[in-house]
Amino acid sequence: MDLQISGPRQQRLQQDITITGSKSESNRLLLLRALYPGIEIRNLSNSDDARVMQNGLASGADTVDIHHAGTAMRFLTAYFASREGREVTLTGSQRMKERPIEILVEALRDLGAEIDYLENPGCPPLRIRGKRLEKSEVTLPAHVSSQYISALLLIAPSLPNGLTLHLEGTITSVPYIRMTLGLLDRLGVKTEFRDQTIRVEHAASLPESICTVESDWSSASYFYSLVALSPTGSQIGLRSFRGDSLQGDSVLPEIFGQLGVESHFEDDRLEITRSGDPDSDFFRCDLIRSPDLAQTLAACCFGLGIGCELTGLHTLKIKETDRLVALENELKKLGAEIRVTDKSLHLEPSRRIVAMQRIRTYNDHRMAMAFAPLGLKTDLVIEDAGVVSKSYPDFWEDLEALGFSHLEV
Ligand SMILES: O=C(O)C1=C[C@@H](OP(=O)(O)O)[C@@H](O)[C@H](O)C1
Ligand SMILES: C=C(OP(=O)(O)O)C(=O)O
Repeated sequence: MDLQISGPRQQRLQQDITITGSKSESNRLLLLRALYPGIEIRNLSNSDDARVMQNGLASGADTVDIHHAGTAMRFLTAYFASREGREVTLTGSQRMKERPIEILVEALRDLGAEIDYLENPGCPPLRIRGKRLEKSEVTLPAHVSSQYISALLLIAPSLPNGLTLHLEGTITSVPYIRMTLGLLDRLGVKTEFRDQTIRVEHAASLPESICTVESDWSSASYFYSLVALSPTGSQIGLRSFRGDSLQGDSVLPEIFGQLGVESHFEDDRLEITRSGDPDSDFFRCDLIRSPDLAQTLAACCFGLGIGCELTGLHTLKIKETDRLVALENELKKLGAEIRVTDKSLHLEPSRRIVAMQRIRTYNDHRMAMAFAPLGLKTDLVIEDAGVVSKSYPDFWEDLEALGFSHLEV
């Protein structure tokens, strides 16, 4: 489904939107609930990624297919590897078969797991024979993906001796590790993260609890971009968010404060308002802690006509697509002067936008959602627009509520 989208022009936005639960929190809690059934989850994400995670955990089948879901792939690898007596083939989309998983597989093997590669070494699909993992200490590189670390931390309390992780190198996407530990803490598991070492104690059982998933801050980023690109005074209310978020992308108020958007909390309602222009015509940001915001920010800066230098982007090459190349290709179509390296992106300030371009999305939900706000500036076609369901199935309906039209073409 390709959509021609057109946003309201010269018109203030005024709308309340309820965003689905965070897919990152949801997939962690789903795994923890499989290990400790007394956990009740509220505001679970309605995303494809949470659905495949739920199905994967519930399935007794020989093969589990997690499609495009990186967290499901990594978390279920650790889960199945530690389920004694269970044998399963874990597979995914064509792209998933190119996304590396060797660091996690090696760490699990060091702990005693039995895992084989079925196609290309270092990548899914995997054949996993579940074992009781009695070792409790392992060292792994931490610069490639935090998901390997979260996967190990999530099964850690269920291991007979708990787990100590020694992390090597610069730790990437740290807030996601803190989210994992934060959820474990909330459920009553003892954890400690000091320097490059994380310790999680064994928990034979956990008290019954109700966990409410906060809505997804990465999804909120598209509304920040929309407000930044609309006339002064535009305002969107977003639910259900909290000031003490576990999500690293809750840094949005700080980041978009520099781009003319003010944020204000009223209980669980986050109100964002375009209060003025960006602080400067060149925006700099290191996104090593928030890699999922890169596409939103690059497209938003382009729409604002300001330049930007985004750094800390080395993980973007192994996500749903090579996001650096995808951004370069698609922003260039719109007239941007942009350069990328394998870990950074540089955009020159420019007020020119080439109209009616077809934006490819590369099986990447964030390409579709990051470019959509540019519909406030020009008509454009978003190809394969259904990709948004990976994290935010209601995205196009929510955009319609803001006055956007989208026509299937
Ligand atoms: O743990 C998580 O829920 C995630 C961690 C991040 O991945 P990396 O650690 O691979 O950067 C992030 O990009 C992804 O969307 C979700
Ligand atoms: C990178 C992402 O997801 P995952 O790695 O879980 O597929 C994302 O949602 O931006």
